[in-house]
Amino acid sequence: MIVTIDGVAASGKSSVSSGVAQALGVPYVSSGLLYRAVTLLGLNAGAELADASALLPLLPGVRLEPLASGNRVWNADHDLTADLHSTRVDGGVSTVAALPEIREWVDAQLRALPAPLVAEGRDMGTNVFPHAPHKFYLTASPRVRAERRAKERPEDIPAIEAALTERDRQDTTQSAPAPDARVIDTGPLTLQGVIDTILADLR
Ligand SMILES: Nc1ncnc2c1ncn2[C@@H]1O[C@H](COP(=O)(O)OP(=O)(O)OP(=O)(O)O)[C@@H](O)[C@H]1O
Ligand SMILES: Nc1ccn([C@@H]2O[C@H](COP(=O)(O)O)[C@@H](O)[C@H]2O)c(=O)n1
Repeated sequence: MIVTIDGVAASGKSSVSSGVAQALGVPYVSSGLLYRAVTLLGLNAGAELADASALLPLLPGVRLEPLASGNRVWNADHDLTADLHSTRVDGGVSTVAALPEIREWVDAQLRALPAPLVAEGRDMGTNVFPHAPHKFYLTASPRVRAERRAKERPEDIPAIEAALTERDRQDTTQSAPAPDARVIDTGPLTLQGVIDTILADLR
């Protein structure tokens, strides 16, 4: 069984997916971490992020470890995970994610994983796992998302909100909900409330 949980930036996809996966006793996979890893490696190499030919040589060492408690991403034996949620990576990742060659590589990594699993991102329900039987799409207003994220980042709420809105805009192409996804506005719900809503639907 595959459960897909897509949604806009900072809508709670990773936290909710981890909670749902732990309740089901299966792993979850964060597709955004793979795009973030390529972005980090590209930035560290001084590569032009819009140039797929500069990024493709960086991919062979990248490996995702999908655990229910939290994913880790490795480049050979170096753990990249702690560096993937920086403002610097946030600022470049949508440019990398717009490259068809990088999307193909990410999709292949995900489809190679054994089911059952929970997959989260933007296009899990539409493109990567279109036949998944259970699909969800998380939303919340930009202000609510920025207020949540402000607890994890040094920037102030208006700056975070502006960056989230810009990332949503750049990600529009791959971010539409699947027609058969249940859309959940997480704004009025607690994190556990969202997890429980999904678990109730699955039962
Ligand atoms: N329903 C909720 N109520 C309160 N806080 C929440 C809720 N959902 C998520 N959060 C908090 O919002 C923050 C962002 O959540 P999370 O990182 O899971 O989002 P995301 O969609 O995976 O983000 P990104 O797209 O940037 O990877 C976290 O601090 C998380 O604990
Ligand atoms: N399926 C996906 C997942 C992610 N992206 C791109 O990666 C960025 C980071 O993802 P987060 O889930 O960590 O926010 C995101 O802004 C997208 O540019 C994607 O295109 N498709």
